[in-house]
Amino acid sequence: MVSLTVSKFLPGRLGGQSSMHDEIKEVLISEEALQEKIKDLGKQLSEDYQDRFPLVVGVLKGALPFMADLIKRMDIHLEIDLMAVSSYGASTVSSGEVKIIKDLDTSLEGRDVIIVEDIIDSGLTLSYLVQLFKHRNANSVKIVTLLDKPTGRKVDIKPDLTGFIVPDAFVVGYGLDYIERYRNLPYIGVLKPEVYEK
Ligand SMILES: O=P(O)(O)OC[C@H]1O[C@H](OP(=O)(O)OP(=O)(O)O)[C@H](O)[C@@H]1O
Ligand SMILES: Nc1nc2[nH]cnc2c(=O)[nH]1
Repeated sequence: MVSLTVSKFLPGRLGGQSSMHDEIKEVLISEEALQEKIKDLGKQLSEDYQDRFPLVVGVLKGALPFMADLIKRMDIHLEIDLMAVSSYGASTVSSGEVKIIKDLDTSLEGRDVIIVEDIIDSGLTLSYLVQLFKHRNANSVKIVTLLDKPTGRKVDIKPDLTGFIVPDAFVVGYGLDYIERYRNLPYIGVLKPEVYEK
């Protein structure tokens, strides 16, 4: 487990002349590999949901870049909505408690819902959302996740479509943050250990 001293990680502390990219130890999935995979996922979803007008629900904030790229690769009529939940706060370990920060605007009654996530780790966020959406009478609820970290699983939940399996490490980039930073990296990587010590 990584221990955090959030108070020392103040805005601008890592700013100045240093680049965000210098704080990355290793790139796990390149920008090109991400985009290639998203093209395939979009094609698959277009086939699976042809003539069904799905509601594509992005889970903020992490899923934002993935969702934006994925829907452009879906060649079907669809509707989008966004939900913001949080179970990590400023930690790298899930609190186990899922908080709704922003709810959907759309009724789920009879809808075919596609939940778009950046990562499934413990599975707590998605298992909460799937139950909630079924309770709201969705006709079907499917999960597409860019990343799956099966070693982190605390509840039994499997995505319907997965981009990449990632190892048991805290990953950042392409939506995934560490204390709200690094979401704008165009690739997925792991941070240098000294970043956690700042
Ligand atoms: O499978 P789990 O262990 O529940 O983890 C997955 C969730 O954790 C992250 O969200 P976070 O709560 O950090 O919010 P964020 O998307 O705003 O960063 C990520 O975006 C997923 O939603
Ligand atoms: N940034 C980030 N958020 C997560 N939420 C659950 N697992 C992870 C992870 O590996 N990285």
